[in-house]
Amino acid sequence: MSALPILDLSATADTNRRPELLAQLRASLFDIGFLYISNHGVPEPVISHLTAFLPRLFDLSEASKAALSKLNSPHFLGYSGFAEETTRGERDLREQFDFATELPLVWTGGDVGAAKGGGEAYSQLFWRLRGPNQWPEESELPGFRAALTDYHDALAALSYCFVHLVEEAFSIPVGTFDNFFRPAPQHRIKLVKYPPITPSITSSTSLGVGPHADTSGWLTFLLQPSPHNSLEVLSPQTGEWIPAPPVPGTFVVNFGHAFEAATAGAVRATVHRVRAPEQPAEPRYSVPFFMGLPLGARVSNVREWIPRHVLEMRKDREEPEEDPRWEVLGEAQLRKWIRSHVDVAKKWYGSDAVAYYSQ
Ligand SMILES: O=C(O)CCC(=O)C(=O)O
Ligand SMILES: [Fe+2]
Repeated sequence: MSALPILDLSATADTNRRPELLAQLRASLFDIGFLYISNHGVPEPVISHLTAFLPRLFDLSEASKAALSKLNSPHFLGYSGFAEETTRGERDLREQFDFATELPLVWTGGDVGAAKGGGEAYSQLFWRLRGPNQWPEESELPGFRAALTDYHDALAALSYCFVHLVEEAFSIPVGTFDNFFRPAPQHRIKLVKYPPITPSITSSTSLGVGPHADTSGWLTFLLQPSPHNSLEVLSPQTGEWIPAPPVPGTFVVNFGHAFEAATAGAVRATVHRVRAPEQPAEPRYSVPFFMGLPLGARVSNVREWIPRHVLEMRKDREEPEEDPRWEVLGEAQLRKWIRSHVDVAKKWYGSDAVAYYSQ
């Protein structure tokens, strides 16, 4: 495969074209695990209102950005400066703001490994991931919060519709997974800037973000508003990097680790990376939306709802290795955040938690 499939979602409303769309979706799910969707129904102004803010958001003063630092947030929400985040131990050449569904703190206390014993609702440490955003001052960026909230709501709605389509492609009743998303999980949105690499950036990589599979959610919906051909997807079949260039009017969709684990590897969490732009290019901006997960759910429970014929799709593949410590979805999420932002983790979760989740 040299190009990723583009699924035209307008076919969902057309009984003649719908079966072909579902066949295309099945092929994309079980083959590459990465696809584009067009005619997705998110209104263009919802997208352009948000993207128009991106340069101004990143041009906020250093003091304003520092006031929003992730270091203030046990929920790993807020700003992280250039190359402060790591992927597999390498610094990523990007700067970013993390936002999430606006939800209050629910965590009621707990300790490392508390999830193993079950415990009362919301006492496990991973519930501390859920909590409120850090918003820029409205006077500094008037309208930004409303634009991001509209975008969040539209993408959340799209993600639920898309999961219904996946259920149809799996031939299971539409709405099967709805139970797992009640009460509504916290979805996450990253606003990312990849500045062009200058000679003053001395780094062992030239990657905006290193090779990784997504661990932040159930599914990812990526908006590429800049023209750069920077995103690449590792073909599971050939081991080659397939370009995933921006295609106007589309989102790129891919699947997180939890989805791969729940389908026992039938749908892959495909590895991808982003090349940093080279001078004299303009900065690249991107906006991944990570559809949230019910933090208390267990992979094995979700798997009970996946039909045998889907699980059997994996038969010619190596099953992903599963560590029982990360079987609770919230534990796997906490591990991901602790590993990518060790400084935030040490401050809020302490060295023992960092040691436990870094293994
Ligand atoms: O910026 C992009 O195009 C992709 C970013 C990404 O893969 C991620 O944040 O997980
Ligand atoms: Fe990613």
